[in-house]
Amino acid sequence: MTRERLRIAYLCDMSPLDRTLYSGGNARIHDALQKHAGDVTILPQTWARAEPVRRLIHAMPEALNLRARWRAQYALRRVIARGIEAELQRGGYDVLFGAYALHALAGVRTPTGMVTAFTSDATQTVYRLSEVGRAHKRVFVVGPLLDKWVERRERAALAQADLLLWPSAWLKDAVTARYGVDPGRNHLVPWGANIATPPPAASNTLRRDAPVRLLVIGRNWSAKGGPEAFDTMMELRAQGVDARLTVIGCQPPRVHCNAHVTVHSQLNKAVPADLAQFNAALAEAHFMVMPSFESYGFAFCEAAAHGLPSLCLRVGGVPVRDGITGHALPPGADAADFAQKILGYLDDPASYARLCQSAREEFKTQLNWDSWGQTTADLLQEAVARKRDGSSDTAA
Ligand SMILES: CC(=O)N[C@H]1[C@@H](OP(=O)(O)OP(=O)(O)OC[C@H]2O[C@@H](n3ccc(=O)[nH]c3=O)[C@H](O)[C@@H]2O)O[C@H](CO)[C@@H](O)[C@@H]1O
Ligand SMILES: O=P([O-])([O-])O[C@@H]1[C@@H](O)[C@H](O)[C@@H](O)[C@H](O)[C@@H]1O
Repeated sequence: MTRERLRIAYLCDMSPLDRTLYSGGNARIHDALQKHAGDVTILPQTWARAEPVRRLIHAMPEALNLRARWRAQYALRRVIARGIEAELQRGGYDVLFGAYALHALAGVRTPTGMVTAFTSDATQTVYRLSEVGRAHKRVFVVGPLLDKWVERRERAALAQADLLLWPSAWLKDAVTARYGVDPGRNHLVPWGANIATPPPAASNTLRRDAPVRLLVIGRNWSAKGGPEAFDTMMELRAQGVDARLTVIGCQPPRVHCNAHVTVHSQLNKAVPADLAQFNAALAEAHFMVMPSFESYGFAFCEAAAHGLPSLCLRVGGVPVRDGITGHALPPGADAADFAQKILGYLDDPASYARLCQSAREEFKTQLNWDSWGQTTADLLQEAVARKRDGSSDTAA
Protein backbone atom coordinates (compact mmCIF):
# COMPACT_ATOMS: atom_id res chain seq x y z
CA MET A 1 0.00 0.00 0.00
CA THR A 2 1.43 3.38 -0.89
CA ARG A 3 1.51 5.71 2.04
CA GLU A 4 0.87 9.37 2.08
CA ARG A 5 4.08 11.39 2.20
CA LEU A 6 4.15 13.36 5.40
CA ARG A 7 4.77 17.10 5.40
CA ILE A 8 7.68 17.55 7.78
CA ALA A 9 9.04 20.76 9.28
CA TYR A 10 12.71 20.24 10.27
CA LEU A 11 14.05 22.11 13.27
CA CYS A 12 17.67 22.30 14.35
CA ASP A 13 19.92 25.13 15.50
CA MET A 14 22.22 24.50 12.53
CA SER A 15 21.37 23.96 8.87
CA PRO A 16 21.35 20.31 7.73
CA LEU A 17 22.50 21.58 4.33
CA ASP A 18 25.97 22.02 5.83
CA ARG A 19 27.17 18.42 5.70
CA THR A 20 30.06 18.95 8.11
CA LEU A 21 28.11 20.10 11.18
CA TYR A 22 27.20 17.64 13.95
CA SER A 23 29.74 15.23 12.42
CA GLY A 24 27.47 14.92 9.36
CA GLY A 25 24.56 13.55 11.43
CA ASN A 26 22.27 16.55 10.88
CA ALA A 27 22.50 16.17 7.08
CA ARG A 28 21.96 12.38 7.27
CA ILE A 29 18.86 12.72 9.46
CA HIS A 30 17.41 15.34 7.10
CA ASP A 31 18.15 13.25 3.99
CA ALA A 32 16.75 10.03 5.49
CA LEU A 33 13.49 11.80 6.40
CA GLN A 34 13.22 13.23 2.90
CA LYS A 35 13.90 9.81 1.33
CA HIS A 36 11.68 7.66 3.53
CA ALA A 37 9.16 9.75 5.42
CA GLY A 38 7.99 12.75 3.44
CA ASP A 39 8.64 16.23 2.14
CA VAL A 40 10.96 18.07 4.45
CA THR A 41 11.05 21.85 4.86
CA ILE A 42 13.94 23.29 6.86
CA LEU A 43 12.74 25.83 9.40
CA PRO A 44 14.85 28.96 9.88
CA GLN A 45 17.65 28.84 12.47
CA THR A 46 17.22 32.54 13.22
CA TRP A 47 15.90 33.82 16.55
CA ALA A 48 13.02 36.11 15.52
CA ARG A 49 13.22 39.33 17.54
CA ALA A 50 16.20 37.96 19.47
CA GLU A 51 18.25 37.53 16.26
CA PRO A 52 20.82 40.22 17.24
CA VAL A 53 21.63 38.14 20.36
CA ARG A 54 22.23 35.03 18.23
CA ARG A 55 24.57 36.97 15.94
CA LEU A 56 26.43 38.36 18.91
CA ILE A 57 26.96 34.89 20.40
CA HIS A 58 28.09 33.49 17.03
CA ALA A 59 30.71 36.23 16.88
CA MET A 60 32.19 35.10 20.22
CA PRO A 61 35.15 32.71 20.45
CA GLU A 62 34.14 29.09 19.75
CA ALA A 63 34.53 27.83 23.34
CA LEU A 64 32.20 30.54 24.65
CA ASN A 65 29.80 30.31 21.72
CA LEU A 66 29.40 26.53 22.32
CA ARG A 67 28.44 27.07 25.95
CA ALA A 68 26.42 30.29 25.71
CA ARG A 69 24.34 29.58 22.60
CA TRP A 70 22.13 26.73 23.77
CA ARG A 71 21.61 28.24 27.22
CA ALA A 72 20.63 31.59 25.68
CA GLN A 73 18.24 29.76 23.38
CA TYR A 74 16.50 28.21 26.40
CA ALA A 75 16.40 31.60 28.14
CA LEU A 76 14.94 33.38 25.08
CA ARG A 77 12.68 30.48 24.08
CA ARG A 78 9.44 32.44 24.27
CA VAL A 79 10.64 35.05 21.77
CA ILE A 80 12.41 32.56 19.48
CA ALA A 81 9.49 30.12 19.45
CA ARG A 82 7.12 32.81 18.14
CA GLY A 83 9.07 32.91 14.86
CA ILE A 84 8.89 29.10 14.51
CA GLU A 85 5.19 29.04 15.39
CA ALA A 86 4.42 31.57 12.63
CA GLU A 87 6.19 29.26 10.11
CA LEU A 88 4.30 26.22 11.40
CA GLN A 89 0.95 28.00 11.03
CA ARG A 90 1.76 28.92 7.42
CA GLY A 91 3.07 25.52 6.33
CA GLY A 92 0.29 22.99 7.04
CA TYR A 93 2.73 20.37 8.31
CA ASP A 94 1.97 16.92 9.77
CA VAL A 95 5.19 16.69 11.77
CA LEU A 96 7.60 19.01 13.55
CA PHE A 97 10.88 17.07 13.62
CA GLY A 98 13.63 18.30 15.94
CA ALA A 99 17.21 17.09 15.50
CA TYR A 100 20.12 17.45 17.97
CA ALA A 101 19.00 20.79 19.47
CA LEU A 102 16.40 20.24 22.18
CA HIS A 103 16.73 23.96 23.00
CA ALA A 104 15.35 24.78 19.53
CA LEU A 105 12.13 22.90 20.37
CA ALA A 106 11.75 24.62 23.74
CA GLY A 107 8.53 26.55 24.12
CA VAL A 108 7.27 25.87 20.57
CA ARG A 109 3.49 25.45 20.53
CA THR A 110 2.37 23.38 17.56
CA PRO A 111 -0.97 23.70 15.75
CA THR A 112 -3.57 21.08 16.78
CA GLY A 113 -3.02 17.68 15.19
CA MET A 114 0.71 18.17 14.47
CA VAL A 115 3.08 15.46 15.75
CA THR A 116 6.32 16.56 17.43
CA ALA A 117 9.30 14.18 17.19
CA PHE A 118 12.89 14.58 18.33
CA THR A 119 16.20 12.75 17.96
CA SER A 120 19.61 13.43 19.48
CA ASP A 121 22.57 11.46 20.80
CA ALA A 122 22.46 13.21 24.20
CA THR A 123 20.76 15.82 26.30
CA GLN A 124 23.03 18.25 28.11
CA THR A 125 22.03 16.85 31.53
CA VAL A 126 22.38 13.17 30.65
CA TYR A 127 25.76 13.95 29.08
CA ARG A 128 26.94 16.04 32.06
CA LEU A 129 26.04 13.40 34.63
CA SER A 130 27.42 10.47 32.63
CA GLU A 131 30.92 9.02 32.72
CA VAL A 132 31.48 10.88 29.42
CA GLY A 133 30.65 14.32 30.81
CA ARG A 134 32.47 13.63 34.08
CA ALA A 135 35.63 12.90 32.10
CA HIS A 136 35.75 16.58 31.01
CA LYS A 137 36.71 19.36 33.40
CA ARG A 138 34.07 22.11 33.55
CA VAL A 139 35.57 25.45 32.63
CA PHE A 140 32.50 27.67 32.23
CA VAL A 141 31.93 29.09 35.74
CA VAL A 142 28.28 30.01 35.11
CA GLY A 143 27.50 26.45 33.95
CA PRO A 144 27.02 24.71 37.32
CA LEU A 145 24.79 27.55 38.59
CA LEU A 146 22.36 26.88 35.76
CA ASP A 147 22.30 23.07 35.85
CA LYS A 148 18.98 22.69 37.68
CA TRP A 149 17.31 25.30 35.50
CA VAL A 150 18.65 23.57 32.36
CA GLU A 151 17.24 20.25 33.48
CA ARG A 152 13.81 21.83 34.04
CA ARG A 153 13.93 23.33 30.55
CA GLU A 154 14.88 19.95 29.06
CA ARG A 155 12.12 18.18 30.95
CA ALA A 156 9.56 20.67 29.62
CA ALA A 157 10.87 20.41 26.04
CA LEU A 158 10.83 16.60 26.15
CA ALA A 159 7.26 16.69 27.49
CA GLN A 160 6.19 18.56 24.32
CA ALA A 161 7.26 15.66 22.07
CA ASP A 162 5.01 12.78 20.98
CA LEU A 163 7.98 10.70 19.84
CA LEU A 164 11.54 10.54 21.17
CA LEU A 165 13.99 8.59 19.03
CA TRP A 166 17.29 7.75 20.68
CA PRO A 167 20.24 6.16 18.86
CA SER A 168 21.53 4.27 21.93
CA ALA A 169 20.03 2.23 24.77
CA TRP A 170 22.38 4.19 27.07
CA LEU A 171 20.51 7.42 26.28
CA LYS A 172 17.03 5.89 26.09
CA ASP A 173 17.42 4.36 29.54
CA ALA A 174 18.92 7.52 31.01
CA VAL A 175 16.09 9.67 29.60
CA THR A 176 13.46 7.28 30.97
CA ALA A 177 15.04 7.32 34.41
CA ARG A 178 15.99 10.99 34.61
CA TYR A 179 12.97 12.77 33.14
CA GLY A 180 10.32 10.11 33.78
CA VAL A 181 9.37 9.90 30.09
CA ASP A 182 6.79 7.16 29.56
CA PRO A 183 8.20 4.23 27.54
CA GLY A 184 5.46 4.47 24.88
CA ARG A 185 7.02 7.70 23.54
CA ASN A 186 10.62 6.57 23.90
CA HIS A 187 12.17 4.49 21.08
CA LEU A 188 15.61 3.12 20.31
CA VAL A 189 16.41 3.77 16.63
CA PRO A 190 20.16 3.55 15.93
CA TRP A 191 21.81 6.11 13.67
CA GLY A 192 23.90 4.95 10.71
CA ALA A 193 27.27 5.09 9.01
CA ASN A 194 28.07 8.35 7.24
CA ILE A 195 29.24 6.59 4.08
CA ALA A 196 27.67 4.85 1.08
CA THR A 197 27.37 1.07 1.49
CA PRO A 198 30.79 -0.37 0.64
CA PRO A 199 30.95 -3.50 -1.53
CA PRO A 200 30.94 -6.72 0.50
CA ALA A 201 34.53 -7.30 1.59
CA ALA A 202 36.19 -10.67 1.96
CA SER A 203 37.16 -10.51 5.63
CA ASN A 204 40.85 -9.78 6.09
CA THR A 205 42.72 -12.82 7.24
CA LEU A 206 44.36 -12.38 10.59
CA ARG A 207 47.78 -14.08 10.81
CA ARG A 208 50.69 -13.98 13.22
CA ASP A 209 53.19 -13.82 10.34
CA ALA A 210 51.60 -10.78 8.66
CA PRO A 211 50.92 -7.18 9.74
CA VAL A 212 47.94 -6.64 12.06
CA ARG A 213 46.39 -3.27 11.23
CA LEU A 214 44.65 -1.15 13.86
CA LEU A 215 42.62 1.98 13.09
CA VAL A 216 41.47 5.13 14.89
CA ILE A 217 39.04 7.60 13.24
CA GLY A 218 38.35 10.88 15.01
CA ARG A 219 39.08 14.54 15.27
CA ASN A 220 40.01 14.47 18.95
CA TRP A 221 42.94 12.13 19.70
CA SER A 222 42.40 11.80 23.42
CA ALA A 223 38.54 11.73 23.48
CA LYS A 224 38.71 8.90 20.92
CA GLY A 225 41.09 6.87 23.06
CA GLY A 226 44.02 7.37 20.67
CA PRO A 227 46.69 7.01 23.38
CA GLU A 228 45.29 3.59 24.39
CA ALA A 229 45.13 2.52 20.74
CA PHE A 230 48.82 3.46 20.35
CA ASP A 231 49.71 1.55 23.54
CA THR A 232 47.75 -1.47 22.28
CA MET A 233 49.82 -1.48 19.12
CA MET A 234 53.06 -1.24 21.13
CA GLU A 235 51.91 -4.02 23.48
CA LEU A 236 51.24 -6.31 20.50
CA ARG A 237 54.65 -5.47 19.04
CA ALA A 238 56.27 -6.30 22.38
CA GLN A 239 54.62 -9.70 22.07
CA GLY A 240 56.11 -10.30 18.62
CA VAL A 241 53.12 -9.24 16.48
CA ASP A 242 53.83 -6.81 13.61
CA ALA A 243 51.06 -4.41 14.64
CA ARG A 244 50.54 -1.11 12.80
CA LEU A 245 48.25 1.84 13.51
CA THR A 246 46.46 4.11 11.03
CA VAL A 247 44.97 7.37 12.31
CA ILE A 248 42.33 9.32 10.37
CA GLY A 249 41.10 12.73 11.45
CA CYS A 250 43.80 14.19 13.69
CA GLN A 251 47.54 14.53 14.25
CA PRO A 252 48.62 12.54 17.31
CA PRO A 253 51.28 14.15 19.53
CA ARG A 254 54.95 13.29 18.85
CA VAL A 255 55.05 10.66 21.62
CA HIS A 256 52.37 8.73 19.76
CA CYS A 257 54.07 8.81 16.37
CA ASN A 258 56.65 6.31 15.16
CA ALA A 259 57.52 4.23 12.10
CA HIS A 260 54.49 1.99 12.65
CA VAL A 261 51.94 4.82 12.71
CA THR A 262 50.38 6.23 9.51
CA VAL A 263 48.48 9.50 9.84
CA HIS A 264 45.82 11.02 7.55
CA SER A 265 45.22 14.09 9.65
CA GLN A 266 42.00 15.06 7.86
CA LEU A 267 40.09 13.27 5.11
CA ASN A 268 37.15 15.01 3.46
CA LYS A 269 34.78 12.31 2.25
CA ALA A 270 33.31 14.76 -0.29
CA VAL A 271 36.68 14.73 -2.11
CA PRO A 272 37.00 11.52 -4.19
CA ALA A 273 40.73 10.99 -3.48
CA ASP A 274 40.18 11.41 0.27
CA LEU A 275 37.17 9.08 0.18
CA ALA A 276 39.24 6.45 -1.62
CA GLN A 277 41.91 6.71 1.10
CA PHE A 278 39.27 6.54 3.82
CA ASN A 279 37.69 3.42 2.31
CA ALA A 280 41.07 1.78 1.68
CA ALA A 281 42.11 2.29 5.33
CA LEU A 282 38.87 0.69 6.58
CA ALA A 283 39.09 -2.14 4.06
CA GLU A 284 42.63 -3.17 5.05
CA ALA A 285 42.28 -2.76 8.82
CA HIS A 286 41.79 -5.74 11.17
CA PHE A 287 40.40 -3.88 14.22
CA MET A 288 39.20 -0.39 14.99
CA VAL A 289 40.66 0.18 18.46
CA MET A 290 38.89 3.18 19.90
CA PRO A 291 38.30 3.29 23.66
CA SER A 292 36.51 6.62 23.29
CA PHE A 293 34.39 8.65 25.68
CA GLU A 294 31.39 9.80 23.66
CA SER A 295 27.66 9.70 23.34
CA TYR A 296 27.53 7.88 19.98
CA GLY A 297 30.33 7.63 17.40
CA PHE A 298 29.56 7.30 13.67
CA ALA A 299 32.96 5.75 13.07
CA PHE A 300 31.78 2.52 14.76
CA CYS A 301 28.94 2.27 12.21
CA GLU A 302 31.41 2.91 9.40
CA ALA A 303 33.71 0.16 10.68
CA ALA A 304 30.75 -2.25 10.79
CA ALA A 305 29.89 -1.27 7.19
CA HIS A 306 33.32 -2.55 6.16
CA GLY A 307 32.98 -5.71 8.29
CA LEU A 308 35.68 -4.29 10.56
CA PRO A 309 35.29 -5.25 14.26
CA SER A 310 35.64 -2.49 16.87
CA LEU A 311 37.27 -2.68 20.29
CA CYS A 312 36.08 0.03 22.66
CA LEU A 313 34.89 0.71 26.19
CA ARG A 314 31.35 0.14 27.46
CA VAL A 315 31.07 3.87 28.07
CA GLY A 316 28.40 6.28 26.76
CA GLY A 317 26.30 5.33 23.76
CA VAL A 318 28.89 3.73 21.47
CA PRO A 319 27.05 1.51 18.98
CA VAL A 320 29.15 -1.62 19.57
CA ARG A 321 27.43 -4.89 20.47
CA ASP A 322 29.59 -7.39 22.25
CA GLY A 323 30.53 -10.39 20.11
CA ILE A 324 28.59 -8.94 17.14
CA THR A 325 30.31 -5.74 16.00
CA GLY A 326 33.32 -6.17 18.25
CA HIS A 327 33.87 -5.89 21.98
CA ALA A 328 33.06 -3.15 24.46
CA LEU A 329 35.31 -3.79 27.47
CA PRO A 330 34.44 -2.54 30.95
CA PRO A 331 35.61 0.99 31.83
CA GLY A 332 39.18 0.84 33.11
CA ALA A 333 40.25 -1.76 30.52
CA ASP A 334 43.74 -0.89 29.29
CA ALA A 335 46.04 -1.55 26.36
CA ALA A 336 46.99 -4.99 27.75
CA ASP A 337 43.29 -5.96 27.78
CA PHE A 338 42.76 -4.79 24.19
CA ALA A 339 45.94 -6.56 23.07
CA GLN A 340 44.74 -9.72 24.82
CA LYS A 341 41.47 -9.66 22.82
CA ILE A 342 43.42 -9.32 19.57
CA LEU A 343 45.83 -12.13 20.52
CA GLY A 344 42.82 -14.34 21.25
CA TYR A 345 41.53 -13.78 17.71
CA LEU A 346 45.00 -14.35 16.25
CA ASP A 347 44.78 -17.83 17.77
CA ASP A 348 41.27 -18.36 16.41
CA PRO A 349 40.99 -16.95 12.85
CA ALA A 350 37.64 -18.66 12.25
CA SER A 351 36.01 -16.77 15.08
CA TYR A 352 37.59 -13.54 13.76
CA ALA A 353 35.99 -14.21 10.35
CA ARG A 354 32.61 -14.75 12.05
CA LEU A 355 32.97 -11.47 13.94
CA CYS A 356 33.72 -9.60 10.68
CA GLN A 357 30.61 -11.12 9.09
CA SER A 358 28.31 -10.30 11.98
CA ALA A 359 29.63 -6.72 12.07
CA ARG A 360 28.76 -6.30 8.40
CA GLU A 361 25.33 -7.86 9.04
CA GLU A 362 24.67 -5.41 11.88
CA PHE A 363 25.44 -2.55 9.49
CA LYS A 364 23.10 -3.96 6.85
CA THR A 365 20.20 -4.46 9.24
CA GLN A 366 20.64 -1.59 11.72
CA LEU A 367 23.58 0.78 11.53
CA ASN A 368 22.57 2.50 8.28
CA TRP A 369 20.43 5.55 7.50
CA ASP A 370 17.89 3.69 5.33
CA SER A 371 16.97 1.50 8.33
CA TRP A 372 16.76 4.62 10.49
CA GLY A 373 14.58 6.37 7.88
CA GLN A 374 12.23 3.41 7.42
CA THR A 375 11.71 2.80 11.16
CA THR A 376 11.27 6.51 11.78
CA ALA A 377 8.78 6.82 8.90
CA ASP A 378 6.70 3.96 10.40
CA LEU A 379 6.73 5.57 13.84
CA LEU A 380 5.80 8.99 12.42
CA GLN A 381 2.94 7.53 10.34
CA GLU A 382 1.52 5.75 13.43
CA ALA A 383 1.84 8.89 15.55
CA VAL A 384 0.14 11.04 12.89
CA ALA A 385 -2.70 8.51 12.54
CA ARG A 386 -3.12 8.37 16.34
CA LYS A 387 -3.29 12.16 16.57
CA ARG A 388 -5.82 12.35 13.73
CA ASP A 389 -8.00 9.65 15.37
CA GLY A 390 -7.68 11.53 18.65
CA SER A 391 -8.79 14.84 17.10
CA SER A 392 -11.71 13.24 15.21
CA ASP A 393 -12.83 11.58 18.51
CA THR A 394 -12.71 14.97 20.20
CA ALA A 395 -14.57 16.62 17.30
CA ALA A 396 -17.31 13.92 17.33
C1 LIG B 1 34.35 12.63 21.17
C2 LIG B 1 33.04 13.24 20.88
O1 LIG B 1 32.67 14.23 21.45
N1 LIG B 1 32.30 12.62 19.96
C3 LIG B 1 30.97 13.12 19.57
C4 LIG B 1 31.11 13.97 18.32
O2 LIG B 1 31.59 13.14 17.30
P1 LIG B 1 32.94 13.20 16.49
O3 LIG B 1 32.83 14.20 15.42
O4 LIG B 1 34.07 13.33 17.44
O5 LIG B 1 32.98 11.70 15.96
P2 LIG B 1 31.94 10.78 15.19
O6 LIG B 1 32.52 9.43 15.23
O7 LIG B 1 30.56 10.96 15.66
O8 LIG B 1 32.00 11.32 13.69
C5 LIG B 1 33.07 11.40 13.06
C6 LIG B 1 32.64 11.53 11.63
O9 LIG B 1 33.58 12.28 10.97
C7 LIG B 1 34.11 11.52 9.89
N2 LIG B 1 35.50 11.91 9.67
C8 LIG B 1 36.40 11.87 10.68
C9 LIG B 1 37.69 12.24 10.46
C10 LIG B 1 38.06 12.66 9.16
O10 LIG B 1 39.19 13.03 8.88
N3 LIG B 1 37.13 12.68 8.19
C11 LIG B 1 35.86 12.33 8.42
O11 LIG B 1 35.03 12.36 7.50
C12 LIG B 1 33.94 10.07 10.33
O12 LIG B 1 33.97 9.22 9.23
C13 LIG B 1 32.59 10.14 11.01
O13 LIG B 1 31.53 10.05 10.09
O14 LIG B 1 29.81 14.41 17.89
C14 LIG B 1 28.91 13.34 17.57
C15 LIG B 1 27.55 13.95 17.28
O15 LIG B 1 27.53 14.85 16.32
C16 LIG B 1 28.72 12.38 18.74
O16 LIG B 1 27.96 11.27 18.28
C17 LIG B 1 30.05 11.92 19.27
O17 LIG B 1 29.81 11.18 20.44
O1 LIG C 1 30.94 23.37 30.15
P1 LIG C 1 29.49 23.24 30.00
O2 LIG C 1 28.88 24.42 29.30
O3 LIG C 1 28.74 22.88 31.20
O4 LIG C 1 29.23 21.98 29.00
C1 LIG C 1 29.62 22.02 27.62
C2 LIG C 1 28.39 22.27 26.75
O5 LIG C 1 27.88 23.54 27.05
C3 LIG C 1 28.72 22.26 25.28
O6 LIG C 1 27.53 22.41 24.51
C4 LIG C 1 29.42 20.95 24.86
O7 LIG C 1 29.80 21.06 23.49
C5 LIG C 1 30.66 20.73 25.75
O8 LIG C 1 31.25 19.49 25.40
C6 LIG C 1 30.31 20.74 27.23
O9 LIG C 1 29.52 19.63 27.58
